[in-house]
This record gives sequence, structure tokens and C-alpha cells, in this order.
Amino acid sequence: MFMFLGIMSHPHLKIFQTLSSRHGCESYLVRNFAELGFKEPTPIQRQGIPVLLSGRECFACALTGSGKTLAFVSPMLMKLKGIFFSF
Ligand SMILES: Nc1ncnc2c1ncn2[C@@H]1O[C@H](COP(=O)(O)OP(=O)(O)OP(=O)(O)O)[C@@H](O)[C@H]1O
Repeated sequence: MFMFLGIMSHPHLKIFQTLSSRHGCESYLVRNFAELGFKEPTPIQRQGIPVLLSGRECFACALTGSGKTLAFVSPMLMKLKGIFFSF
């Protein structure tokens, strides 16, 4: 069970590969998910990651162990990389 508040105008992330094809994510990051055995995003990741990548804030809650950490850390990693390259 999870709850997601906000404007739901972002297409859900159905597969991790979309991070590369649509959001410019380095392919090694997506490869790492596969190597960890992550076959598809969990519901909180499906909804949360596109919103955070768009730059919007979001408030989401879900059961422990539902994948919230990856939901907020993966957009952070993708954005941090952009910051490092701008120096
Ligand atoms: N898409 C995924 N597919 C399979 N496993 C995943 C996926 N995302 C995360 N996991 C794994 O599921 C487990 C639980 O994830 P995680 O600890 O991030 O959940 P959480 O919602 O942040 O939990 P908590 O509320 O305790 O902080 C971890 O072992 C994590 O590696």
C-alpha cells in the first residue's frame, strides 16, 4: 500500500530503461539495477521518480521495504552528476 499526493501529470516509470531513453540517465546506473536483480520499479518508484526528475517536490509514503530509498536516491544521483560536470 502506498500514498502519493500531488499533480499526477507525469507518465509512470514502467521500466528502468526509460531512465536512459527518456531522462538521459547513464546506462551503467540502469545496468546496476539489473545486476542487483531489480527487474522493474516498485509502485512508489514508478510514480515518484518521474516527478522528482521533473524538478517538482513530492510527498510520498509507503510501507517499509517498498523501495522508497531508491525512489528518491536515483533522481538525486542523476542530478548530482549534472552538477559535477558543470564545474
Ligand atoms: N525495484 C526494485 N526491485 C527489487 N528490489 C528492490 C527494488 N527497489 C528496492 N529494492 C530492494 O528492496 C529492499 C527494500 O527497499 P528499501 O529499504 O529502499 O525500502 P524503503 O521503502 O526505503 O524502506 P524503509 O521504509 O525501511 O526505509 C532493499 O533490499 C532494496 O534493495
